[in-house]
Amino acid sequence: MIILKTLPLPVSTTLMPQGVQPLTLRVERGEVLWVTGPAESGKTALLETVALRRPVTGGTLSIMNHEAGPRLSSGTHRTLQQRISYIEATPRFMDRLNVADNIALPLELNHVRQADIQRETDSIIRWFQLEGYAGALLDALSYTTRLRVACARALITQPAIILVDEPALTLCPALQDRLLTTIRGLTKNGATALLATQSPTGNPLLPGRSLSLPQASPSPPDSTASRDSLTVPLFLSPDDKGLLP
Ligand SMILES: Nc1ncnc2c1ncn2[C@@H]1O[C@H](COP(=O)(O)OP(=O)(O)OP(=O)(O)O)[C@@H](O)[C@H]1O
Repeated sequence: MIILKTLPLPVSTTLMPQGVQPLTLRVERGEVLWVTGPAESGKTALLETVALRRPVTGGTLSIMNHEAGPRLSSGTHRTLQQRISYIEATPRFMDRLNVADNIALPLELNHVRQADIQRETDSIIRWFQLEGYAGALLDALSYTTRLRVACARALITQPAIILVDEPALTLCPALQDRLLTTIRGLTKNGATALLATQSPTGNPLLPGRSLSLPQASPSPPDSTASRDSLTVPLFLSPDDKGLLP
């Protein structure tokens, strides 16, 4: 369902001196893939690529049997994007619409019947405990509540591919449980989920395969970069120096 062949993904040069990792990967329908790795290892870049938000600059990417390269027509691009939901680290919304209308928007754009939109929106608002915010504007909400709205909006369409970046998985335990439970139900019906986290263990609520980034072997440790060679910031007191790695 998602197939990458030697697709170049950016990675920090502190992890791989060449600054790019060629990734080959196949994720089937109904599969859960935990994408793990340290900061700057390319987790978000992978999610954004599968979300079709980054150009494919080499190798190949196939999503639901469509080659997602430069020859992908805008019509197919739009159709694929309607089947892919991405819960990004900093979700964007239509600021002039309230919470309920933002959540309902993907169904509106898919021309779903009004009665069905109303029913599905009410149901997912209750599931993510957003009843008290339905009429609120997004810029009046906290970051965690905005993430809950983003989760509701992403899942209301029952997408075929669900991509989740780290904050929605770590900020709030109640949100995490409801999110993972919903994704587990969708994957049982054939959806594919990719979830990015720095934690190497995934989450027992949503068992799945792990992909550890970066993919090629990291650069050998620099023997000169020892604890003793770190320059201690002037604001640290002698007691604070125990905090240094
Ligand atoms: N378009 C781009 N062109 C070049 N380098 C990029 C591009 N996008 C990201 N990078 C670099 O690729 C590396 C990986 O970034 P990415 O955001 O994917 O990391 P991450 O694993 O999600 O990190 P974190 O856990 O900190 O969110 C970073 O060093 C980043 O600066």
